[in-house]
Amino acid sequence: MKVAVLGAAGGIGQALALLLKTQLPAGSKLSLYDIAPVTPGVAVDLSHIPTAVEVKGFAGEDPTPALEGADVVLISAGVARKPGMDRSDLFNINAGIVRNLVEKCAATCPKALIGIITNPVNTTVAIAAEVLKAAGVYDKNRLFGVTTLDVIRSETFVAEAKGLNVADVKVNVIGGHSGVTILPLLSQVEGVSFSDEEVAALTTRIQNAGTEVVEAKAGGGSATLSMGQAACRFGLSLVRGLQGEANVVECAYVDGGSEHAEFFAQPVLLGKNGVEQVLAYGEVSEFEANARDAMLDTLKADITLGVDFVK
Ligand SMILES: NC(=O)C1=CN([C@@H]2O[C@H](COP(=O)(O)OP(=O)(O)OC[C@H]3O[C@@H](n4cnc5c(N)ncnc54)[C@H](O)[C@@H]3O)[C@@H](O)[C@H]2O)C=CC1
Ligand SMILES: O=C([O-])CC(=O)C(=O)O
Repeated sequence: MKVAVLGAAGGIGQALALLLKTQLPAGSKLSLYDIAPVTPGVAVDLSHIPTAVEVKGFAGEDPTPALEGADVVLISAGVARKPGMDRSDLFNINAGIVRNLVEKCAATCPKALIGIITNPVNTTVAIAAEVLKAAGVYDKNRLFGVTTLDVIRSETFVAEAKGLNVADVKVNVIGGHSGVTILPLLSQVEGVSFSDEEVAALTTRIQNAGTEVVEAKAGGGSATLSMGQAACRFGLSLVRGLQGEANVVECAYVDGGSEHAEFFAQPVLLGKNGVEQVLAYGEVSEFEANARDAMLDTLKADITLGVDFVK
């Protein structure tokens, strides 16, 4: 199994690469690419960790050597937010970066599962889909927006608020990955009940958690370590699905035939071809149904922006 990380010298990329080096199955290959010249050095550094995962690093303008034979490609290349910015403010720079990198994926590893981390995810995934369509290699089951950070944040905050063991808390998060499009389904969390005030406060905190980190880092970037962990969890789940493991389920932002929008985050069953099945997200409360319906104009506009960028 070969996993490529694009943007591997960055804050997320380095954390993710470290976690993958220590957690990918024995015999896996880890391929690191970034425009930053330090990238081969990041790979040499990681290669001294005694695990049976082979690491190679590539820098420069062309990601092709890093992508050859890749089964999974995780993309975190691009710029991150500073205080006062919205994720959509990253569009001008990151849209072109994602387009160019996905063009290379289409040419070099068209069957790879591609996970997009680069923001604004609601839009960059639509860009990736259009690029793959234009290249004639689009398979909706192989493209994912990585929204796992919203899931792990929700699980952490719920466990904290209710004094639970976080390992026992499971939260599905649906919609997209910015502001009101992030919708944790707190009504479905087993074994706890929330007051209306608690639901409103927790939902707002989860929706603003990225901003919480951006402000705390005070100009030094956005979430990198928690995102590294989230992307590692998601990447390992993709690998487990590819290897034929049963019952591997993650929430992800996919082109899954949702009645709500062309791309929508919800639980998906992963398998040998990426998405095996898009799962129903189940019953929601009135608060959640209203929040879901209220987000759709924003989500659809984010998607259209991406489609129009490529067309
Ligand atoms: N999906 C999610 O939940 C999250 C997404 N993000 C997003 O992830 C992205 C990366 O964030 P960080 O790692 O903190 O940023 P960073 O600035 O630390 O790293 C980005 C890396 O991308 C590289 N890069 C830029 N252009 C490139 C290109 N054309 N090809 C290859 N590499 C290129 C840079 O050299 C840098 O090493 C941002 O867009 C950020 O908003 C961040 C947190 C959560
Ligand atoms: O907020 C940001 O810019 C980074 C991000 O997507 C997150 O932390 O959820």
